Amino acid sequence: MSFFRILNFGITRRTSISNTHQSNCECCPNLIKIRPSSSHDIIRVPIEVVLSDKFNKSLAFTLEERQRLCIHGLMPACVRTYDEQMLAIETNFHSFESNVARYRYLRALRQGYERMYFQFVSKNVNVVLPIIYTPTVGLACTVYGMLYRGMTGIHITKHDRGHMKQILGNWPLAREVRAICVTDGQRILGLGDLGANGMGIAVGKMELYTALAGIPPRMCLPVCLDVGTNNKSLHEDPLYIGLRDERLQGDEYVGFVDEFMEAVVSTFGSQTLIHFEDFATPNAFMFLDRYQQCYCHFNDDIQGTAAVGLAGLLGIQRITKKPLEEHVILFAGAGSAAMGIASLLKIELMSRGLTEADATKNIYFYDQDGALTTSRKSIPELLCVFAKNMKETKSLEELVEQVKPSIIMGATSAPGLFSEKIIRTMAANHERPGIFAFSNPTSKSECTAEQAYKFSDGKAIYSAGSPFPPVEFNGKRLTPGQANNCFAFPGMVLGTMTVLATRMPDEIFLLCAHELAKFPSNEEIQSGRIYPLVKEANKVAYKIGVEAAKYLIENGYAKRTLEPDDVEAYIKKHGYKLNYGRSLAETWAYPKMKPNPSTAGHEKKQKKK
Ligand SMILES: O=C([O-])CC(=O)C(=O)O
Ligand SMILES: [Mg+2]
Repeated sequence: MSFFRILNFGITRRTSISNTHQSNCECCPNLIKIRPSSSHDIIRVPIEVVLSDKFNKSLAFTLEERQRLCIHGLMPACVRTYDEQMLAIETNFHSFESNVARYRYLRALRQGYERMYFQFVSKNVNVVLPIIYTPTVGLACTVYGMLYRGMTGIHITKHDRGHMKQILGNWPLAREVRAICVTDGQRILGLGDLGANGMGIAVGKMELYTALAGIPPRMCLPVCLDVGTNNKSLHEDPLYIGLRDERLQGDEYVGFVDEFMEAVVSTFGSQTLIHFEDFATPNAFMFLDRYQQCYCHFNDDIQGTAAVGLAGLLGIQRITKKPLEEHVILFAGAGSAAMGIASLLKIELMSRGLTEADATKNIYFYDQDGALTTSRKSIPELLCVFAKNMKETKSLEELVEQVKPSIIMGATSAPGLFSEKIIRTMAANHERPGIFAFSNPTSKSECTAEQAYKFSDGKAIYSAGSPFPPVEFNGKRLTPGQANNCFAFPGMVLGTMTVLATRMPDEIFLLCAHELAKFPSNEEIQSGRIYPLVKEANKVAYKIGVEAAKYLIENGYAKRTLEPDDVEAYIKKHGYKLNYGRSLAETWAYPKMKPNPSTAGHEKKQKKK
């Protein structure tokens, strides 16, 4: 079969259509619009391209396009407008009874009709995010093998050592890739080791790059490093999609990730942004440190969550009118999120002139071994400054009574950890206690919105990683904030990619926290909501993107020559266009993709040894 669909369907046949359908024809009123001019020559576009996920407009192809692209007759007569297409998708979406079924429907939509998919997501962020992102994506990852329906990114297994560059080059849009979200699936949300099923998270994160920050999907490549899984039930699951081996460990594992990083740079260029997601905590910190000087990378669970956590704390400062340094803050959990937030908080307090000792004196930690005290045998280096010389306790309730925190931040994946007693004690000690339940998905929250409001008599300033609906309490409608890194990473990557930054310095996460904290109006802050609404996530990403880009330019991290004043215009011009824009016919007339300049003579790799 010929690759090109070169049918003899030019002037002659078109003219005959026009001839048989007169201007008063009632059966196909659209046909009369076809004018016999040279602009209506057929376009020799491979049918695979016309009907590919990137270009397929389905019933939105106009009659003229259908004829010129030789797809006339392959679909019914109706030509749908944008609104009609959205209505059709919305109707389908809401017809499903379960969220996993909605997820499955959206996967199919993305795979068949990419632009329509992003139109729908962007228009319905509020209802769609809980499906393609937390909490449903978590559930979907647990049954990812069953839901699997084709290529969504690159899978690299431990057997691919020595060939990773070649594998990355197999990606059909390899020349376009500018950002990667990579996971090894070891700590998927609060659900633990899901192995190769973790790909669902990388896909979901990158969809927010496009839906919230306007980054074209062709620039985004989700990657799963399949280094095995220690989750025995996956080994036995007949539908599991990954290797049924124990995880690689030690030097072998680190060498594997090193090769991956080198292969990314040599395939896509040195300014490729590499987003680490859902690695187990010690590995997450180890890679963040290991690649610090060599790659443009960040860890979303540490740095993205830190920015969002600090923004929430700044919001509490606005409500309580008490500076953060006077709050007593208790972290429950000592994983990526908690350590990331505490470290950024320390930087924030030290930027206010406090010494490290003063900045950390009111910050407490509690984990599975109890309160973090100086008498503990082995303490991770980052946590040493937070250990307190105090009585040991294994009970969080006892610790809350003892240190009287005004803010508690949970990132434990231990649902229900914030008991009634804890919330009541905090409310008895403070006018407006801050309660953060960061753990995802919803089933892992340390307490629900309803519990926080009920047990605190409506005083709690409550936020959670996953979405909770508003709660009616004593005739008042209380709206929880969503303390999720989706308010940070889309903007951060937008700024970084816009200027082709060489690195992502800590300062931009601080900047991000301050920008995010400005979003809630005074009225919203007074109502107890310290984060914007999810439907505003687009605006948030744009603002953070612009400010981050300016910072990176002004501080010498930008490779692209761009003036700070031109950043907004650049972002607007190059963002992903949700409307169909130029027709495929026009697009096809200018199909030449520029080669990736960075791959032409990419920098010498300088992996830290
Ligand atoms: O994905 C999310 O919703 C937040 C996140 O990074 C995590 O919980 O690991
Ligand atoms: Mg994560």
